[in-house]
Amino acid sequence: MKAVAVEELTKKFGDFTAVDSISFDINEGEIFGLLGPNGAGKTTTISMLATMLSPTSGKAEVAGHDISADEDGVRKSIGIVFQDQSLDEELTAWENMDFHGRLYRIPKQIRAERTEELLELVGLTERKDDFVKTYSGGMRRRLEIARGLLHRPKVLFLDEPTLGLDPQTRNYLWDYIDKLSREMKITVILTTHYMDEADRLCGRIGIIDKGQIVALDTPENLKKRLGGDVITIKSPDYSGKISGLEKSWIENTEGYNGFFTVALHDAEEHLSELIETLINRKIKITSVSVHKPTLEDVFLHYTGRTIRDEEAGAKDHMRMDYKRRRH
Ligand SMILES: Nc1ncnc2c1ncn2[C@@H]1O[C@H](COP(=O)(O)OP(=O)(O)OP(=O)(O)O)[C@@H](O)[C@H]1O
Repeated sequence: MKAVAVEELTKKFGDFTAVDSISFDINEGEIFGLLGPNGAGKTTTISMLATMLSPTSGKAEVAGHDISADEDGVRKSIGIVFQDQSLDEELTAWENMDFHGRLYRIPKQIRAERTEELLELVGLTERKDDFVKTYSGGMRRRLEIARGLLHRPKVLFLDEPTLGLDPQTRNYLWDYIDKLSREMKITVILTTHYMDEADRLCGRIGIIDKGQIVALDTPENLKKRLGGDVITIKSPDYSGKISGLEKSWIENTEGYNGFFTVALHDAEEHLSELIETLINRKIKITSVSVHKPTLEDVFLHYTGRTIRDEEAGAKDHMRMDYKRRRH
């Protein structure tokens, strides 16, 4: 059985199609990432899978339960960590867990055992009797994840799990997510707009753009598909296509604000010819770098856009506020 099976799932808001007939499967125990720019349809997709939004058409099963015909079955099988900050600040971590366990009618003894085990898993045992209001952002997120696992879900949904956290805390959180997927054999489906997060954590990634899945594979295969090397050229003159770059050895070129990239098989062999061509076209070159394709290059290739982490970082607070208000 697949942990998640999605078939032509569609969500329209009025005339606007936010999710456009997407189909994909997720295997049991997999960490699957939905990667996409703002507004691509990531949150809408997982909201439908978590039965928080009903689809306009298409179907999906989560842990063998139909999201439209068996909402209860789905809800019992999933854990959800969305950006809604639903912890009670005036309670301790332990009390937050206990309260959640009661909602799911988990017997007292089992509740206590699992709370102990999960707080240990996310590294909060020592702080379990402190009020949540004294916790840092990363600790809160870890507690939310522990809480989402209390009723032993088969599938865990994480909506931008490290949004707004500093790099070190994000690294810690990745370790925890990795560990719980291995130790608890849980299927994780997460959304992110961080390339490094998707690359580091996910077994497979679906790149979603304008409501459609434009590529789906392992991070390694996605990168391999782009060819051997990528040359990135920074140029203040660059705008749009550059003529004269229609060479047989160039596999693909992409451009964005002041940069363009050239994907090719052997950068060493062709670099000087490329530079010469640009100089002949009187294009100013500020810097040149040669590297193996990154997920950033893959993303640019499929969406025509780039997400630089610093840009994303600057937008995080706005986006978090927006998301909190929405959910
Ligand atoms: N309730 C709603 N009513 C109308 N439009 C909506 C609603 N929810 C989402 N949308 C629109 O659907 C599109 C997809 O939104 P969604 O939140 O799924 O994107 P996302 O990929 O999660 O983006 P982000 O990373 O910015 O959260 C956006 O254009 C958004 O404005």
